[in-house]
Amino acid sequence: MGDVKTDIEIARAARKLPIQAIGEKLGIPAAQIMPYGHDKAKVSAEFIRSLSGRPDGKLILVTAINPTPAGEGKTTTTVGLGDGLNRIGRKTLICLREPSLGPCFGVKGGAAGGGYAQVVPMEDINLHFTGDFHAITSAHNLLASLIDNHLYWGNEQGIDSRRVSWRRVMDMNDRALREVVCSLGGATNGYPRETGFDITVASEVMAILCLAVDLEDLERRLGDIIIGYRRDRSPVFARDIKADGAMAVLLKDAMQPNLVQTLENNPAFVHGGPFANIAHGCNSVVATKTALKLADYVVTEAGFGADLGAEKFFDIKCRKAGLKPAAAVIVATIRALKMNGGVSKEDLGHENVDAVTRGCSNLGRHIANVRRFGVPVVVAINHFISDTEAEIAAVREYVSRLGADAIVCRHWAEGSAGVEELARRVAEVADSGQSAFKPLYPDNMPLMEKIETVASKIYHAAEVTADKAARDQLATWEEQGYGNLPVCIAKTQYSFSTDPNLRGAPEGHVVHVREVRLSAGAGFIVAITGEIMTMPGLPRSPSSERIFLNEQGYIEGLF
Ligand SMILES: Nc1ncnc2c1ncn2[C@@H]1O[C@H](COP(=O)(O)OP(=O)(O)O)[C@@H](O)[C@H]1O
Ligand SMILES: O=COP(=O)(O)O
Ligand SMILES: [Mg+2]
Repeated sequence: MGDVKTDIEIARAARKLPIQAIGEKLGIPAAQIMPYGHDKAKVSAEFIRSLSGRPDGKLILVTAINPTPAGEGKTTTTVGLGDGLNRIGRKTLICLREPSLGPCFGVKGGAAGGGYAQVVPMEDINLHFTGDFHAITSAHNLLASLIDNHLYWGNEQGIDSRRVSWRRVMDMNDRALREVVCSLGGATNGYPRETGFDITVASEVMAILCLAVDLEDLERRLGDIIIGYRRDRSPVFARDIKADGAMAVLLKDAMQPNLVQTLENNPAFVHGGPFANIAHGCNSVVATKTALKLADYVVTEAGFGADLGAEKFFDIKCRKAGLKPAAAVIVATIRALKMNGGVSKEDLGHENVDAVTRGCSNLGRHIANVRRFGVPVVVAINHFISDTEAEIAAVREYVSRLGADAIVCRHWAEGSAGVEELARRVAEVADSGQSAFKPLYPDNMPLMEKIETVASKIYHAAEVTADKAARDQLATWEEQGYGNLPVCIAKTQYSFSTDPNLRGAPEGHVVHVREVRLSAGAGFIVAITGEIMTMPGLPRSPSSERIFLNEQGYIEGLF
């Protein structure tokens, strides 16, 4: 492996074009982008508004099977497929999410792709980028500080200090902050109460930024945030304590999509970054809808496996934004298929055709699930050096029996030259008009039935259980007019069930909803299941231990 360059070495050797030249490829005048240095820029809201009358290109989703902890290459394949489509003459723009510092310094690493399928400058993108996540963190925590300040100065709104639902956030993994007591230290510090921190990518402000269509919609949604409840259980909104205006000011620039480029100088929007287990896991509506006006094909990704990111892309993002995907690519890797076939993480490097075949049950269910939304599927076998021909043949044979194509892709090792076949097939499917997209459930279905529909039809659960308090809370929200909202199920990314060790395609399991949260600003109900955390912890040996500045002052260890 010594001669295999690291992601950061490849990214640092990139021959980048000035960001203005990348904008010109999309027809964006230099005066309509705001550069952040030479290789990053934001696109102006004025230019975006000027696009409204144009026709849309075709939207392609990249999703995946249930992953290993390292991830199976959705972001990498989104970049590779975008480069591949541009290589065969299809004007394509990719839309990615911004990486969170949590996984970057924790376990997973960055989210700018990998190998020869990356967006650059990867260090900037994986670290502070254009400051959007810091802006989201500040806006979220401004609201938190205004709540405690409101309590301190007499609590005119009558907030029940035991029922403040709004927590604080930080864009880092820190289990020590999950549950805290604030305002200790005496009367001058306010009224002590229990609260805690979530990771910024789980913030409702992040979801709002990703679902708002413009600044006016952003501010309205911010005002709709429920910060807590009064003793009579009536909700208190962010606008009740006059927080929405200042929050919108903090988010004004973050609302504009970020423009960067791939290693092959193709344009990419990178904007917004919710996780797909604890949030809806899709990049922003503004970036996606703008991209559809600027390119013939738009390739975007949704987090984790299709049971999470794709379901939420379809049932939340596409439903709310009126998007109609033309095709979906399901990324499968031999290593993740083996893991779903029962092989432990330590043994994934050895050939095991039987385990691959067993693990194909996971892929088969994801294919059936995506088709349930009326979207045609192409399988991308994201090739790893350790894969064997026998293992690949087993996957292709399994998928062909389902009437789909499984195409071996080598974009990580070869860039666009390694993904032409996938690009041709995906373009053909997207152009075919086969897609007949429809969400999984109607708006007017009762909330608990929406949760049961996702759990039964996507996860193949036999039953959904929920405490009486959660059921009563859902009923109350329906009485208050929130019954038409979609649901966002927070679940482990490793299994169709809520047990991360139950791999493959489990049937008949029970999904227990332990808590429900109303994201009134984002416009969805979060149903938290199993032991999923909204503030992840760090592993015994975090990636941060291997990230440092070398003697030349360059960053080492980011991947
Ligand atoms: N074909 C491949 N061979 C080797 N490493 C890969 C390959 N595809 C992706 N990776 C690496 O795996 C990790 C996860 O890839 P990523 O695209 O971020 O996955 P996802 O978006 O599904 O989480 C990254 O470090 C990436 O560089
Ligand atoms: O929300 C998770 O995203 P990835 O699957 O890209 O890590
Ligand atoms: Mg990713």
